[in-house]
Amino acid sequence: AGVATLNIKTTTQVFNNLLKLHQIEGLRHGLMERILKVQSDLYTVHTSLGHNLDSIIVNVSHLETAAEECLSCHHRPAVAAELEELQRLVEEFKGALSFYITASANRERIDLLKKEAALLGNRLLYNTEQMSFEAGANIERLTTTALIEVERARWILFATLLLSGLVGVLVARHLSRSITRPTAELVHATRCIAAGELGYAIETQFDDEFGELASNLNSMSASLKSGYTKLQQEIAERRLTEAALLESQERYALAAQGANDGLWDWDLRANRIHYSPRWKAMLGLQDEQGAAPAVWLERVHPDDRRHLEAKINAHIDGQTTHFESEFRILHQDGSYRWMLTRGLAVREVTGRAYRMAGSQTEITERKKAEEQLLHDAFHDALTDLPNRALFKNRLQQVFGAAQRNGDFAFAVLFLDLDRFKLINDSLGHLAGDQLLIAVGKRMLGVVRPNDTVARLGGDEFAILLQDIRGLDDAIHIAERIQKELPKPFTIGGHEVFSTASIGISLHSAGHERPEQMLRDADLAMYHAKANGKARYEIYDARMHADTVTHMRVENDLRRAIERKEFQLYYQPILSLASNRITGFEALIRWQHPERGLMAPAEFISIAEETGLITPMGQWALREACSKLSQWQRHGLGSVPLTVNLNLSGKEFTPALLQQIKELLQEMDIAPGTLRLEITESTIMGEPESSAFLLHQLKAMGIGLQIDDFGTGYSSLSYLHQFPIDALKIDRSFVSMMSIDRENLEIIKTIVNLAHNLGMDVIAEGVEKPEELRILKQLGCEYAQGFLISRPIEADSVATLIGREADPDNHLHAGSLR
Ligand SMILES: Nc1nc2c(ncn2[C@@H]2O[C@H](COP(=O)(O)O[C@H]3[C@@H](O)[C@H](n4cnc5c(=O)[nH]c(N)nc54)O[C@@H]3COP(=O)(O)O)[C@@H](O)[C@H]2O)c(=O)[nH]1
Repeated sequence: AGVATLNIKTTTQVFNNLLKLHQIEGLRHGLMERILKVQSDLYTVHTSLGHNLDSIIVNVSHLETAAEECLSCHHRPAVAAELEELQRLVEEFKGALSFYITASANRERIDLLKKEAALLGNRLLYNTEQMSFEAGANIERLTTTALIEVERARWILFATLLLSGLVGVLVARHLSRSITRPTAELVHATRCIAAGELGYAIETQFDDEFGELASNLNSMSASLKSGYTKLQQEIAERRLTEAALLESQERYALAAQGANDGLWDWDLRANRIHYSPRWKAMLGLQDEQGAAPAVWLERVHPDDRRHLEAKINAHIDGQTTHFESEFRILHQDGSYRWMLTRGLAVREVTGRAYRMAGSQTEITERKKAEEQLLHDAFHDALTDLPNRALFKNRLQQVFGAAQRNGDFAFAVLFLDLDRFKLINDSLGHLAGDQLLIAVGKRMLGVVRPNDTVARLGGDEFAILLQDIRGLDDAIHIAERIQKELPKPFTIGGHEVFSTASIGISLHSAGHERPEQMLRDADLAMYHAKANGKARYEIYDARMHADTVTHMRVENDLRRAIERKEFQLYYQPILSLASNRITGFEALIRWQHPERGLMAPAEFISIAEETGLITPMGQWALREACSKLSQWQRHGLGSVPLTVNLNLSGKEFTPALLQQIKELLQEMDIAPGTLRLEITESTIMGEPESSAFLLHQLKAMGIGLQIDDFGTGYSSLSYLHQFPIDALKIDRSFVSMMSIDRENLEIIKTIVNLAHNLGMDVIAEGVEKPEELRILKQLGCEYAQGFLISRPIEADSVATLIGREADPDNHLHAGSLR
């Protein structure tokens, strides 16, 4: 392009020179025309010669100027010299003409001058023509040169164009590769993305900025896709949530409708509450009635209002996550209804609650049921008296009062009805229940209103005497109870009498827990029972010591059974008709490793309480049978000896039948020689099952005797139904017989009764000859007591029987002791 430009510039310069040369040529032609004119004038002597001469001078002057201007066009210095010559010739021609014009009278001179001027003019013309000719040649040469330059420029331009085109193609190709393609791919990618093809990725690798752009676009596309996916998920979730919310709202509305709940919505800023029609209906209010909080709060029961308000305020203040309260509220009909209200506050970002809404459920029935349940939980179902739990609770409260006030005295009375089981079993459970109710009421009539009479279970009652002056007050109440209780109760048309054994425990510094007081009163009651019933005992520390002993005995008893520490002693039974020993009563003893030989009174009741009586009794039965069999095999006695064995109530079970059956099969015992002593209480406790067992035993050939007859509760109407062989008169009657006429009469009655029922009579505890004599007189068949012999070891039985058989050692009362 540069060369072409230079060429064009040169060519242009040539053309410019050519133009100037043409102008000079024009001037030359003008000059030549003037010269020719002057020549003609010269020969024609024309008056205008002078004027033409002036024109020639002007033309030469113009030519000179043009030539000067054209100096640069002529590269030949000769041209300039020619012009100078031409100028000189003009000057010379001008002088010659001047001489010609001014010549006078001399014709020759004028012709000479005329010729000289013509010659000069010709020479001038020639030179001018010559110059013109040279200029024409010059112009031709220059024109040729210019044309060549133009041609060259054309070629240069063509080459330039060709090169430019080639370069353009190459540049275009490069641009296509490095810009257009990636741009197109980018554009395509953006279109795809714009069209929704999120995640579209440019796979082509570019190493330049387009590569980075593509990578960024890919990342952008990927993140758009993941964002879109997430958005879609969120939208889906939101839709689900909205659907769930809608469903939940519908469900809630349905539930509220179904549950018959009222709704409320409290605008806390305006302090107005919208109550649903159901809410108002629940209180018997009309639909158009009020929207003020007072409609609600002022109706709440005075005892519940402060609590409700506190709960509302706590929730509004953000102290609770939700609001819930149960309260009574006034119905239009004047009654109070129990409501459960639940609610939730809506808060500003600052946490300030501006709205609270919730529901109201009527729970009156539930509350009643709860109250009933609560009542049932703390009251005895039969007597409606407080039960053990409530008693303990009240006792606990009183303990608290005593801790706060050192002068506060209180006591616990523990009552157990005497022989209640007998009444219950003989008159039936319904009668027993009525007796318990009646006893409860009677006790309530004895105590003060703030005292608590509770039924602890079975025939056990407890009374909490609060705020008493001391032990005397407690004793006074116990005595009043014992005075009132024996008064007859009319139960099912029968007159029933009841007494109670009472234990008293006065609160003392030693009592740390309420249970201790109850335990002590129970212990005292136990002692009252043991000491004869229908009485009261005041707890003292000794009783506790007895309990400890009791527990030790219990533990030792378990060991005694394993170690076989028991032994049977035998007390003779004398036939008053033959005055001979016909049998023995087997009496258990415990050879305690530390305490020595222990009497049954020290452990039988504990064995009964703990159930250890069963293994112990089984052992005694086997041992007694074994000895009896042995004695009979050895032919001791004039008649087959008999053995009496005591049975406690706990042993008197169907299992006994099986055991006796096996023993009789195992051992060779003469029929009717094994005799069982059962107390009246045991038989009368379960009269029907007792009758069954007694008949079964009788059928096996077992002799049956009622022990301690006269001390228990006998139903004479029942007595003849039992297959009893003999009645054993309790020693309490025998010992008093010779002193007290009344006891003698009792013995007479028992003897007559037994004989009337076809039974024998055995008198226990005969200690005096006088007693033996009277018993013989009364027709008593057998006697037993220290007068005849104390209980002896089994090994001594043979000796005793042997001595009795010795005619020289005649048996008389007391001789065997
Ligand atoms: N279930 C079982 N109970 C038994 C068994 N062994 C005895 N016992 C029961 O213990 C009670 C007391 O027996 P024990 O201490 O042996 O007293 C007996 C005699 O020693 C006593 N007795 C006899 N004669 C007199 C007397 O003249 N004076 C007097 N003060 N006491 C005397 O009486 C008891 C015998 O009485 P009883 O049984 O009513 O015939 C005892 O009563 C049984 O209940 C046993 O193995 N199993």
